[in-house]
Amino acid sequence: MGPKGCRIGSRMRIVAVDAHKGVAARAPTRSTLFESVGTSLVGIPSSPPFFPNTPTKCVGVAGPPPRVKFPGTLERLRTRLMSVLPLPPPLAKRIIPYPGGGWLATNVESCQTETVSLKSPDTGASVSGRMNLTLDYEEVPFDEEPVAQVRLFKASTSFVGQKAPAKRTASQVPLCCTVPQEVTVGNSLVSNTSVRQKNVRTKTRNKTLDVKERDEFSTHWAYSPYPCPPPVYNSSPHGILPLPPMFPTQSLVNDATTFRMPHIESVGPPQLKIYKCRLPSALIPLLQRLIAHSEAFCRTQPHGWRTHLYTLTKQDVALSAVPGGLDLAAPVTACILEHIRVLYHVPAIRMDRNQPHVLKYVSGGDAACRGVGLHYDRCDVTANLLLAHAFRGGGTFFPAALTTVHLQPGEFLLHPGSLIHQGLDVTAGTRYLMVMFCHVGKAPPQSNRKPKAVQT
Ligand SMILES: O=C(O)CCC(=O)C(=O)O
Ligand SMILES: [Fe+2]
Repeated sequence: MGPKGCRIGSRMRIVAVDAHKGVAARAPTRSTLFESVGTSLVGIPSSPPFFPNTPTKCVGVAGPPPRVKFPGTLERLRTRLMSVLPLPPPLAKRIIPYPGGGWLATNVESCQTETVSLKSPDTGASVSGRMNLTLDYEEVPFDEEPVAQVRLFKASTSFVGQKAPAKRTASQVPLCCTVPQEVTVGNSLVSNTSVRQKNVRTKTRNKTLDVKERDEFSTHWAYSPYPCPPPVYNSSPHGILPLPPMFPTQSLVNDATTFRMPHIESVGPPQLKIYKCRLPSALIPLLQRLIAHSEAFCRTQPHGWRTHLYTLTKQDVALSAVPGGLDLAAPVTACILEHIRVLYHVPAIRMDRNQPHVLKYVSGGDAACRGVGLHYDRCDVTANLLLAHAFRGGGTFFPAALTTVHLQPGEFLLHPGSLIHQGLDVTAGTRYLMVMFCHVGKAPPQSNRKPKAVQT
């Protein structure tokens, strides 16, 4: 298979990787981080204006033909995807059963490996070599698409190495397939299918492409990097998320710094994934207006800032309740979401209900209005944006990092929601934060997930 990279329509890109060079022949103009081959299966769409020049990163070894396709059932596709997704070491070493017979992936060393052994449980025959998984997908803005962020058009494997048996036996399971139902694949890949007709021609910007190229299925996917089920809802709060073994944090930070973001600082040990970032200066004037709108709205409320939105913090208001609040915050929100997508390496991120909300701490009075005790947030990633600096004290303390993060207006803090933290007391003045509880790659729970206090 020759290398190619082309674009279909306004939002879709097909990326194929060359076996020998391991790079895309033509770097797409818009940014997509794309990795395959047992490292990570993730595309990071990145939209202007924040990240206009992000290079495409393609990692993979497709190898020369023969390209072995495995058309078959969804379950088989699922198994195949799992075999190349980053798996925790014990799982990676295990033979993964292949429902209905067929090949087993037996040697997925780690998320870095590109070498797999395939073994037929029926015949005992095995082959080993390098496998590549190619995904063609479309980025779907989350506003338009209630469930999925990435529409997957094609998944195919190519296999290089010891020659695969020439004759297809019953145990050689085809993989290219239609995906007939909603599924969860490995790390919370969720699909929502719309099967495309073969041979239908689709319009592209400059030319017409045969849909045959897309293969037989078209699926909406959402991707979560966390092991399934997501740890945030079922783990005791150890303070550290089991981090997805994807890109090295530092290089991401460097990339981000170089290409797109005004300022990013990794706080504490990088594996904690705490980041201090800064909004583009053009957005800073919005912050005072957010405060003014929130204050004006709360003045009209019988209990003022006491909206009972959350149990731990006492003075907060959902921007959705503030007239014009969401619209006002929209560019800020978009920028923060984009940072999260890049820094946590997730293609899709959603806010929980009632997000963003504005949080107000005041000195004096009720302790619950001055700060918030040790707790974790029941979301995947939390963002705290400081709206103004007219206070003393405050800051967000992370025991795992032994650090308190202090922000300037326009700076925002990102951290895994499950990381234990504390909002230190304000000792003078008023501290306003805009807070976003975010979920990765899936629809947020319909309930309002409230931060959970921990024993001290
Ligand atoms: O006050 C802070 O710095 C943190 C706020 C917080 O953790 C929260 O609202 O969940
Ligand atoms: Fe929190």
